[in-house]
This record gives sequence, C-alpha cells and structure tokens, in this order.
Amino acid sequence: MEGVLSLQRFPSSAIQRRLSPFNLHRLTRSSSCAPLRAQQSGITEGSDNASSALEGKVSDVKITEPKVNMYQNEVVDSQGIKIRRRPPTGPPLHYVGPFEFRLQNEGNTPRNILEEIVWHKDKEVSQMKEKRPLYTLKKALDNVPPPKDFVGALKSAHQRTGLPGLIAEVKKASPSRGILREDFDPVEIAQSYEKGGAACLSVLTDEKYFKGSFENLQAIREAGVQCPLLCKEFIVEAWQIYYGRSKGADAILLIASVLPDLDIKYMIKICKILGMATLVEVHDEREMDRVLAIEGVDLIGINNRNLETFEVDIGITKKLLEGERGELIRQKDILVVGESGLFTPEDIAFVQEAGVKAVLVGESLVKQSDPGKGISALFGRDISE
Ligand SMILES: O=C(O)c1ccccc1NCC(=O)[C@H](O)[C@H](O)COP(=O)(O)O
Repeated sequence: MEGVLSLQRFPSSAIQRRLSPFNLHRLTRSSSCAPLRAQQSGITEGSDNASSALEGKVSDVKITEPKVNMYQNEVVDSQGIKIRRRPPTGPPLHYVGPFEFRLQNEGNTPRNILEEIVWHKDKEVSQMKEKRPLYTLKKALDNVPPPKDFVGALKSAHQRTGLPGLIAEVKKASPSRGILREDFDPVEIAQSYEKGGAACLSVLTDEKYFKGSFENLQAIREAGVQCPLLCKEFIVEAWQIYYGRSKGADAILLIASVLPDLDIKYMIKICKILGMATLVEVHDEREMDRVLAIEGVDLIGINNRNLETFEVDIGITKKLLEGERGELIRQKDILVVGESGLFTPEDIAFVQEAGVKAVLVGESLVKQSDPGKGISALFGRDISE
C-alpha cells in the first residue's frame, strides 16, 4: 500500500486490549465503569488513589459502555470529534481490523491551536500527576472551603437585574489576541469585577497559551473574593478536576470538541460528587445535540469563537438556540451562557434575545483600566448590587 510505513497483524491479545472501548476498567462489579480519562487519572477499581468521596458513590456511576467492537478513535469519529489526543512518539498508529499501520508523512504535529493545546495538556498533566498523585489531593480537598453555588449565582444575578448573569474572565493573554493586559494583577482584577457586579469569575489557569495559573485561582479565592470561580482549563482527564477543586474552583469547563460523551458524563458525575458545577462548552449544532443527550448537564456554554480558526460570530449563539434545540433547553431548564466576542450593550441584548441567561466575557473587560467600570459600559448600566 502506497505510503504505508509498516503493516502488521497485531497479536490477538492486543485486539482484546483494544476492543475494550476507552480501555474501560470496571469500578465495581455492577455495570458501572470509568472511561479512559478516569482510568488515566488512577480512578479505577481497587485503586488506592480513588478519593473516598468517589469510592462511596461510584456505584452511582451507571454508564452504558459503547459497543464492544468500537475502537476509541471510532467512538470519537462517530461523535464528530476532530481534535486528536497526543500520539505516543512517532506518527499516529492506525488500525483496520487485525492490522495496524503508520502512514508515511502523516505528521505527529497538531493540526490547529486547540489540538496543540490539548497535546500540551496531555503532557503537562502527566507531569503534574507525578508530583501530585490523586491521593495527595484528597488531603488538600479536606482543607478547602466547600464549593460555592456557581449556577445559583448566575440565576440570582439574572433575576436581580433582568440582564444575563456575568461571568467575568481573568485573562492576561490568549492565542488569538496575544497580550491583553500588561499590568495584570489577577486579584485586583477579580476584586474590580466583583465590585462591578460580576456574578461569577472565570480564571484562566493555563500558563503556556494564556499566561494564567492555578496560583492565580488560589490567590483570588484566598483574597476573600465571594464570586464563585470557574477554573478555565483545558480538561483532558479527571485528575484536573480534583486539582482545580484543591485550588478553590467551584466550577469546571468541559469542552465538547475535545472530550467524548462518556468522558463528559463521567466528569459531570465527579464534579457533582465534589459539589462543583460543570460548564459544558459547544460551538456547533452537532456538539449541542451531543451534549443535550448527556444526563446531568445543567449549564451549557455556547462559544462564539471557533477555537481552531479563532473566527468569532455571535450569531452562533442565536443559531444554536433556535427551534427544537431551544425548546428542549427550556424544557430541561438548562442555563445557557453566551461566550466570546461580547463588547457592547447591543451584543448583550442580541444574545439575551437569543435565549442566554448568562454571558462569559474576557477581552472587552480585562482591557479596561478599571475592569469593574467596564461592566457598566458593557451592559449599558450599573449592574452592581
Ligand atoms: O481566545 C482564544 O484565543 C482561545 C484560543 C483557543 C482556545 C480558547 C480560547 N479562548 C477561550 C475563550 O473561549 C475565551 O477566553 C472566552 O470565551 C472569553 O472570550 P472573549 O470575551 O472574546 O475574550
């Protein structure tokens, strides 16, 4: 076959190993099981790393396993997930039936910035887990104040002002816009947001691409800011949820273009066990339809930014809330957040008219000399209490 580096039949044991989708490991003798990310995070049956909170409730994790003969890449393909996970060194391996092969010249380089970020995360999280194995986080969780009600804060703000509840983002830089604010004091910005009427805060914790950190998240929490905090991180496995909680996070972001349904479902269960909210982010109809079919979703973010091309279109929010989708969201009482590209009161009115009850705003606020005052300009009036 032209361009095939190596074509070989792999041993039947490997077939068996690969046939268990996501290499699922049962957590209990019941039908519950954990997808790959949980397994990679050491949350597997008999693991002394599993948190006691998780062990106690794991029997609640009832997840239907994908069809036994679906390979992991077939599962993600069937869900339209284009973002690949970091391959082991060398070009990605491909499997067709009993054969595995590598394609010549198929680079093992990311195809876009989101894939690059995810590959970086895979590596970064592996290194972080070496330093902070899950069982060590358990002790930290015992000493962290209980999580705040992220969804409740958004609903209260919306009821109080009649405008979408604001998630104000503490973001120094981004791949699409570079450095947004040179004089960046995360605690000062957070306090200014809170004073200006933000219901919740989103804190970037990725260092390499956003110049954020988990230390920023912890400092904001420990500075006495009362707003619930979203850990704005690229979650690729469950360990990160525990780590975010240990740093004071009240909510976690799960990105549908990165995570298969089973991972999202399992991670929502973990967040519920830890008392955290999950903001599940979508960008197109297919991702919205996938997420609407996942049990336990009560907060959906529509990102107007294409995270692969950086194109921003607030019409995305309107498009994804039209027709039956919008009706289903209202029936399920799911709170929708409009994210990205919101700069003016007209933008806010547009997405509110589309059906959002909250908005997530970064650039247009963080660039203001007084970010809290920028909130009044964004909403066209003072929304502070
Ligand atoms: O903003 C980017 O360049 C970016 C690139 C790749 C992945 C995520 C990215 N941004 C995260 C966000 O979605 C935004 O920080 C957030 O929605 C706020 O957007 P904005 O108000 O436009 O700063």
